[in-house]
Amino acid sequence: QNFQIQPTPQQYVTLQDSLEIPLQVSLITDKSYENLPAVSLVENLWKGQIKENGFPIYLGIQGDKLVKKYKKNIPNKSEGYYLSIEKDKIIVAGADEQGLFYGIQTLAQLLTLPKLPLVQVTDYPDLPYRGVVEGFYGTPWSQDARLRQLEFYGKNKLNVYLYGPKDDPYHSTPNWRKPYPPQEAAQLKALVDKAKENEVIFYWAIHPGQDIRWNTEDRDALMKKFESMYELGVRAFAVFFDDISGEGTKAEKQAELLNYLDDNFVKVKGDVAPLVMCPTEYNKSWSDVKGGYLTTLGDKLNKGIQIMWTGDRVIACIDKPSMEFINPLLKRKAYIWWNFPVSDYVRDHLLMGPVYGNGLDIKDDMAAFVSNPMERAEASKIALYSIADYAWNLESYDSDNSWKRAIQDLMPQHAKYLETFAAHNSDLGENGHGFRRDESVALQPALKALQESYTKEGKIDEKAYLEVSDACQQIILSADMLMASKTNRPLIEEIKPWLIQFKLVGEYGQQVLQMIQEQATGKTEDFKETYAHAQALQVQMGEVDATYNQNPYQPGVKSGSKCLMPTFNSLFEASTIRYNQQQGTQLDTRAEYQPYTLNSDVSQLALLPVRRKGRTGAVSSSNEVILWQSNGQLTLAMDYPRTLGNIVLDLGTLDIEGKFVLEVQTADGNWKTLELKPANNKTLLVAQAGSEQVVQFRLKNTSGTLQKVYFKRCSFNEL
Ligand SMILES: CC(=O)N[C@H]1c2[nH]c(C(=O)Nc3ccccc3)c[n+]2[C@H](CO)[C@@H](O)[C@@H]1O
Repeated sequence: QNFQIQPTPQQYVTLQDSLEIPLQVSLITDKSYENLPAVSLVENLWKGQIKENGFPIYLGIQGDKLVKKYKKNIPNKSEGYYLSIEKDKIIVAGADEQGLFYGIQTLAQLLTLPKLPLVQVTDYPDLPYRGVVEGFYGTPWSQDARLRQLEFYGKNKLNVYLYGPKDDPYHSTPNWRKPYPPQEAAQLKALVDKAKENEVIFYWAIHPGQDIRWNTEDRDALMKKFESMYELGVRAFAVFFDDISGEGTKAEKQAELLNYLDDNFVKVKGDVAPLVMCPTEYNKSWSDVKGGYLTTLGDKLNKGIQIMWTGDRVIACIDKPSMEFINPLLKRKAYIWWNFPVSDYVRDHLLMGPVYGNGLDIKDDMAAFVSNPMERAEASKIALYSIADYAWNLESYDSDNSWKRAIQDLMPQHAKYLETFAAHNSDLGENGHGFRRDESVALQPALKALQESYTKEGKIDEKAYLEVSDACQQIILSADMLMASKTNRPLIEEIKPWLIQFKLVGEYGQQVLQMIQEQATGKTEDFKETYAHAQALQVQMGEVDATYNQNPYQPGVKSGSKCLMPTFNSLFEASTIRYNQQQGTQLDTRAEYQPYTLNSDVSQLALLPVRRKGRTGAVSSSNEVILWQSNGQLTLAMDYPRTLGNIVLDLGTLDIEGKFVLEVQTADGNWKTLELKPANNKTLLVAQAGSEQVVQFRLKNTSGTLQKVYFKRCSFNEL
């Protein structure tokens, strides 16, 4: 059988036989289980078909008379279960109620088969806590997205959801002391209820450290906030001290507060899970062991309190050495906060690739493994599916197999298209954390062979050419089919900008392949049109990048950025260079679409690069004093008329009156002078470009003499 239970069970015996799926079942269980999530789940599986004389399903928990004869089969492990599907009955016996629930989740998966296989599953999780910390910067997940997430966690045997979105003002500074307004409170209560239905522990996290005062007033304010969350049904709490500065970073004070909460709230309530805290030094690269922060927490924090850890760096895979470093300091197993697939520091990329790189030999070293996901909830499910697989059964984890199953689970009817998309949208691009992922893995050899054979020798590696050509066709097909998909619309709506870009990448690849073919075979007339078509696609990709996902950090939409686009751009440039050499032409060989062109007769400015980020353009600053001759000018030309907002200059002085003039040329060809106004008390000057479309703007030295200025900033934005 190639069917695989998710997550991969510890023990799974198939008896090479099956039975027709029973149309009606009778549940034989202890009466007191009526409201258990497990029983509700079974009732949902056979909606309205639960009858006295139905096919018998025995449901029990270790210790029940009902399952006494299976005592030896039930794993003596928290959340463990024994599932036996036999010709005349089904037994689901849990080590506890969570295990019973998971046994039925496994049964639910087997019910998707045409026939029920006769199996015996003995299963339990390696890690006691497995799940998600919604702990990213950016737009918090929506209520609907969270409800779908909680159901997904139930299906995939994840049992933790920590609510801690950085940009929820009631989670963090300034309003952590305030109760949620009624609407938000009601939504949180609905999440707590949904979590219960799916045997997920709903942790509400607070992030008070940036402005907490170490006094009884703030301590009581925090207790009061916890109390208000308790009244909403929350039975698990966390305190995050990450990314803060100042007073709040003191380990002794943090420990004192957490122990107070533990002694006076958790232990007093009696039905609240052990506290979880995220330390300020939450990764090795930031820790100062000699400074004693971590050992203070390890020594002073009550033993039951869990301490989070992101690994050797903020963004890092977790391995044995990482755990051997931190656990002795904390005097407990670290509670892993894995910063993947979070993308709040690479917001123009989607991280849809396989989950790999974490140790398979560390199940006894971690208290928990929770993932910090992307702002795009549905898209995160590819990674979360595999994280569930990994955290349940580390030693059996197979990254690629799990990734493929995740995709199949997310879009069964379009799995091959989603796999094509995910394969080429997995790397982060260059980023401050230096964390990278593989991308376009299967196509890399062909891309490399094609690029090397052509750029070095002007020859075409036919086999590689055909493989890349087929891949481009598959990219275009996949993008179209996914955009038109009738299933999983929430996912499609999340990734649509990247699907639009992905299709353009495929079309651009096709044109570039045609360019190298035409150049290599001397089809000069065709080349010019193909070149123009490739450029047109570069413009479109640039427009998509400047239109969608315009956030203040990493605006835009990158697709195929690690392998596809660098190869296609390299081939574009190489074929254009070869064509120019052949034909004596001077076609622009730049592949990266750049709508802004700098010209200047001031020698120190003439070669400054111009970059575009989203809808903002900027000339790179210069660190030297600029000798700006009289009448010297710097011009920024647009590829076509564009409406500009502000033009911002910093020449190191506000004293430009009678020395420099800023002018814009509008689409009708007329020039007009703009008024430059100081923007702060330093040297920033701002001018409004006006509502008319601009063809170019220029900054000119009209003083009649040489001016010595700095060139710290020249930026502008498109409206
Ligand atoms: C524990 C943790 O990772 N905290 C935050 C966090 N902090 C950082 C930092 O890099 N923080 C930082 C860097 C430099 C200086 C201060 C703080 C990254 N992340 C995550 C990924 O961006 C982010 O999602 C998360 O909320």
